[in-house]
Amino acid sequence: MLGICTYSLHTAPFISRSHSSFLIKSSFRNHTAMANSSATVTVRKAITHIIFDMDGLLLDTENFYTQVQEIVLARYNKTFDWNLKAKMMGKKAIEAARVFVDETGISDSLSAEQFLVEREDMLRDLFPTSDLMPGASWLIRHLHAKGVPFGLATGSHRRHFELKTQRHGEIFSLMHHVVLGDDPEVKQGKPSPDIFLAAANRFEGGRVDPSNILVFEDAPSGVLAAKNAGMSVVMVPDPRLDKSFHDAADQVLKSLLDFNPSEWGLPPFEDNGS
Ligand SMILES: O=P(O)(O)OC[C@H](O)CO
Ligand SMILES: [Mg+2]
Repeated sequence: MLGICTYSLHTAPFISRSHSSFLIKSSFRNHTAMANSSATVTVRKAITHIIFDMDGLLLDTENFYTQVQEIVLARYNKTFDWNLKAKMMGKKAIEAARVFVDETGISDSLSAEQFLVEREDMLRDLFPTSDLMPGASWLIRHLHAKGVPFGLATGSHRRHFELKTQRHGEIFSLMHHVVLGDDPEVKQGKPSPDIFLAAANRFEGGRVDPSNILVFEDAPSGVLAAKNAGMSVVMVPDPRLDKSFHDAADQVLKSLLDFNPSEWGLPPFEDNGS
């Protein structure tokens, strides 16, 4: 792992996998010469590749799950809370469904499989209305313009992925690859590292060392999955999530709009916002 150092924003290069250590040191030397004319930034880690989560991170879809789960629980005179939400989010559908019926004590009346069937009609109507989260388009377009490779790793299965992204085809088409929750290589959902390791293996040129990958996540299970895969994680949590879940992340941001690529050795945003 590279140590933290400071370098000039104006000399920040896009760091290639094989030369990351050298370029960081080189930039550090340049910083001394340019200290008077340039802002400085602390480099946390030399990142070459990005993996994005989807629900609650790029797409504002977590509220749909919450709405539907509240409706189902109301039938049993129970309420849905963020303690339960934290245990479900990011997981594969069937895994989250088992948590839902077990934790709420309704499993004798409603199986996990029945719950998935019950909520499906509601979700099918809601998902096509999904909006992008603030900063999602901006960050993806920036990384694409600068040639930084990035992919997607979502617990969503294929059918839901298609519904959620149908209004955002252009943005999602910029992903180098997409790994879904029903992918054969994803034996277990987050917090298992399966999905992030599968995503790391599918970049152009083959497997990318997890230590060079930065994951963006909103869910506690997703942050743990990325750490279990040996990757760095920026967490962009819902403000209602208990702050104790922030501890596992390398960086916590209120919004993708607050991300500073230079802190991770990535090409900086330019003055025009690109
Ligand atoms: O957060 P994601 O993209 O892994 O999606 C997981 C579930 O579909 C929703 O929590
Ligand atoms: Mg998520």
